Amino acid sequence: MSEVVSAIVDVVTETAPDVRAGLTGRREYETSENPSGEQMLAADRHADELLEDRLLAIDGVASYASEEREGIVEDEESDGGLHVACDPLDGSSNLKSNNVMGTILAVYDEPLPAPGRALVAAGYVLYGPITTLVLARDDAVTEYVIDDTDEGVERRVVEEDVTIPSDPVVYGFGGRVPDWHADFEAFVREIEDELKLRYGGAMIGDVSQVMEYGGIFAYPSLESAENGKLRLQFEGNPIGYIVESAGGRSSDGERSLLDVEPDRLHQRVPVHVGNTELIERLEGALD
Ligand SMILES: O=P(O)(O)OC[C@H]1O[C@](O)(COP(=O)(O)O)[C@@H](O)[C@@H]1O
Ligand SMILES: [Mg+2]
Ligand SMILES: [Mg+2]
Repeated sequence: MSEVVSAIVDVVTETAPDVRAGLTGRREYETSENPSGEQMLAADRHADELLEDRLLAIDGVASYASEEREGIVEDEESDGGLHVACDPLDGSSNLKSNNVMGTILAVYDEPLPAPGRALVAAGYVLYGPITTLVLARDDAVTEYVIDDTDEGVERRVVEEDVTIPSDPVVYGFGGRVPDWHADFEAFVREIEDELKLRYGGAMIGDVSQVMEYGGIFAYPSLESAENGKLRLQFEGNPIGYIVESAGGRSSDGERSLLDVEPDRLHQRVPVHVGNTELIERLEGALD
């Protein structure tokens, strides 16, 4: 199994420069919506198609699912194997303003929808000033730089055993303030006094700030949307797995995101991740 995970990580690494190169010229919205009812960019579809083709070609990958397609694509020839879920472009609305975006990878050893406890690896590619990959596997998190060189795509370790710094510095919370529940808003007012605001509109960019500096990111339950905005299979579970592997905590408000029972592929979940002490405080502050 670990060889299949390695093959999946290699494919995501090799695909990252193609996703990045494909962003130029794909900034326009398409007429169709994704299964969550959101407008898709041509760039979302392009990244999704690249990943689907290449990941399903791996021996030992039984199925592919993504935020951008209704159903699960199964490999007819496979008899068992791993199940890959992707958010091909997280934060794709940042493409218009040329801000950070990412690709999120989740590798499950159960058919989807699956709980986060069924993850065997998760990671994200960050298309920032440089392209990086943060990968959680076997309880450890590694950060790599991905370089597209004349000799091919190279993945270089920049930090082994990534852990969230214990002294938190930053916070970022999604959703409009009038849409927050009163208990969450009261918690935010305390946090504002202690930490610096960092919110960029791409979860993966905002979580990367928390991984680097320590702190808390949330896209909480809203008055208008009880489960917030982010999706459990493609966003909540992999981010929870990565942050917990880096020594932090994740929560839906009551329990680890990894303990949330899934009921459907595109279900949403309130997401709170960061330093353990901050997430425990948040859970205590929510009614
Ligand atoms: O525009 P808002 O409400 O701040 O939402 C931002 C959130 O939506 C997302 O962009 C949703 O992800 P997608 O771009 O993959 O749909 C998150 O990355 C981000 O945290
Ligand atoms: Mg996303
Ligand atoms: Mg997306």
